[in-house]
Amino acid sequence: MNNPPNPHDNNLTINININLVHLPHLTNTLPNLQPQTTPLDHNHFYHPSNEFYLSESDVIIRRTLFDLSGPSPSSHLAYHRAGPRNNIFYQPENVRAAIVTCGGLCPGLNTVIRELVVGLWEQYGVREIFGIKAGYRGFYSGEPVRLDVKMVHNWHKRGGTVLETSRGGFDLDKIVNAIEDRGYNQVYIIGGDGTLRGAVKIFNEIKRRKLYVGVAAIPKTVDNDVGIIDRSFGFQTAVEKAQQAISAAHVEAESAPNGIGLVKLMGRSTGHIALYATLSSRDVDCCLIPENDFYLHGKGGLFEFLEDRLKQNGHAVVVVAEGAGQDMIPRTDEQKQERDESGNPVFLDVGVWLKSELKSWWSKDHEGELFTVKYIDPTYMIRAVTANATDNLYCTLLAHSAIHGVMAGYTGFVAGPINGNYAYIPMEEIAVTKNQVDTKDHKWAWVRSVTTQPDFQRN
Ligand SMILES: Nc1ncnc2c1ncn2[C@@H]1O[C@H](COP(=O)(O)OP(=O)(O)O)[C@@H](O)[C@H]1O
Ligand SMILES: O=P(O)(O)OC[C@H]1O[C@](O)(COP(=O)(O)O)[C@@H](O)[C@@H]1O
Ligand SMILES: [Mg+2]
Repeated sequence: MNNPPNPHDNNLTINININLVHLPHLTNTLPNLQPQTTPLDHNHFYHPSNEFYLSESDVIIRRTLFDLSGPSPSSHLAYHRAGPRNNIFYQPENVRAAIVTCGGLCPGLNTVIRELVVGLWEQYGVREIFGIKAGYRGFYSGEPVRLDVKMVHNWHKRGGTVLETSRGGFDLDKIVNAIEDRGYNQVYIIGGDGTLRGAVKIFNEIKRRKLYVGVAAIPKTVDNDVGIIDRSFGFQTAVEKAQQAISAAHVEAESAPNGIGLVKLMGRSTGHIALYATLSSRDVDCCLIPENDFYLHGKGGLFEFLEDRLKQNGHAVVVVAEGAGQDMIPRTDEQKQERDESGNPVFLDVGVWLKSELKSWWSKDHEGELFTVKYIDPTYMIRAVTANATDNLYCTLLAHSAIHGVMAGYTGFVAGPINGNYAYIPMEEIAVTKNQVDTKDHKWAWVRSVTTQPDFQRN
């Protein structure tokens, strides 16, 4: 047991054993590859100082919070820091890079594509850069688009993805055959959890075939459901956009006797958008997320709470994440089996269901009293927008981090921020992690206290 620390002692010592997470490198399968000096040394606009380059010994420790009175953990996970290396494993004139976007839209996709092109072109002098159209299937089912700096110059000002995206169409052999046949030696994959699971398979197959191909992924998910990284790009923009829907719901609710404003926000299996939108809006009376089951009727249920709120304030605003309450919505056996092309379960509209439940509850118990539910579903409006300034900058740093890593010979990794600094995380590790709302932490407690909503724990 450690002795409890003296709170007045500001000179405490802790020992940290580092467990450096292995980052795959091209030389693991191609031991004869020789390093080259980076062209960044000869950049016209800046002269790299010694500190400019990072090396294998620059790391980020994942855990930053400690209880000094507790037992010291035996070791701490650390990841390689993202950034330029002074040795690279490509000759820029021989690089053929491919960029693909997969899965749903997310603000900032075009910025990432743009910055991959601009970074490869301007910093490393790469001239052969190709956009793969319409997601994974585009590798084998169409012609790539040649990209250059002129072409992409204003893409960061556009929502969506100029390369187009799709779900499904993952055929490992066809994809890796296409990578081989077209001579791509760098592959940049932008996508969410499903895409990352596919990217791991591509990376492993490339390794099995001992191909000279670096694979990097840039995590994309408007739901913010990818683990390890601080947050995903576009998430902040989506939360900001969600404010407009919540404000409108509030205005509608306030302007009617017994008015309920109901807003459905994205979040397939995590309620981050709903939670952050609730905390930043303060117009919300109840926030329903997939991580916290809820019920409608009886003591401690949603309707009892809303009844009180309507009595007190005359109106209420409910925000519901799309994945919340799915178990309660009646569905046919066929609907239970429904999947999208990527294998994700297809949800029923919780907002439509809740609106109808609200109406029947009211009409049963409050005959003759006026009541209105205004349901706003801004689903695609919060993701089909241009990234805000913070997300645009974030996308730029992600893209450049990915390029530096691939150029340095790292492969099978994801670039992402950990505790505010950019790191390289093995794809295999990130593909199996999930970022869910922790209903035991302070943020959720804060939602409960600003809304005073029930905890929905039947007791
Ligand atoms: N387990 C998996 N193995 C291989 N590919 C997958 C896997 N899950 C999803 N994919 C592919 O990844 C792409 C995007 O997946 P999807 O779930 O739609 O979006 P996201 O990546 O945003 O989660 C699709 O082309 C899909 O076929
Ligand atoms: O209608 P689509 O395009 O399939 O997208 C809906 C889904 O996409 C998302 O925005 C994000 O999902 P992905 O990150 O898996 O693409 C979810 O919130 C939503 O359920
Ligand atoms: Mg997904």
